[in-house]
Amino acid sequence: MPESTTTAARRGDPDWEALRRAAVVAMEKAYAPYSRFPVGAAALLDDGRVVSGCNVENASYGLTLCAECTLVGQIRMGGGGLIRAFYCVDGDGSVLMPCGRCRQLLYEFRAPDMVLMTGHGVKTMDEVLPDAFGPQHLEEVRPESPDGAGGEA
Ligand SMILES: O=c1ccn([C@H]2C[C@H](O)[C@@H](CO)O2)c(=O)[nH]1
Ligand SMILES: [Zn+2]
Repeated sequence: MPESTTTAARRGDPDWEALRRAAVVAMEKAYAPYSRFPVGAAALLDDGRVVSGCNVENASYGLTLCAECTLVGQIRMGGGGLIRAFYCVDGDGSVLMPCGRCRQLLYEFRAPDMVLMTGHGVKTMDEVLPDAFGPQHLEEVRPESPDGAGGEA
């Protein structure tokens, strides 16, 4: 058993059904008139809170925000935090994999034992985004850690 799974088990398995329901509620708020492909995402944070997001499209199609983008905004607006568990659904309520860009967005805010529900069961962040680029690859030391709310004037 990989170390990340061991840690997750010690902290108690996430309530996947509650996360799925939160993702469905978020999906129902999607603004997807162009693709007609609503998406909802929900995340359990390390402090036990659940945050969610939906996709928000734009007449300039390429400006579309994926559900994960608005979810990350919610994490920050709620005071920060790290993701322990993640669940994303499409309009049918079926589990959906985050796109590549969103895997990178989520990686920034991962708890060390973060897991994601996928069509092939529960996976670790490293399994869905191996050899990820992250703050560790930047030369400069980052001014704040991603689990805080920031607070600079
Ligand atoms: O990870 C993903 C992948 C796609 N979408 C949205 C973007 C677009 O609005 C619609 C179709 O691509 O699905 C997300 O919200 N998250
Ligand atoms: Zn995406």
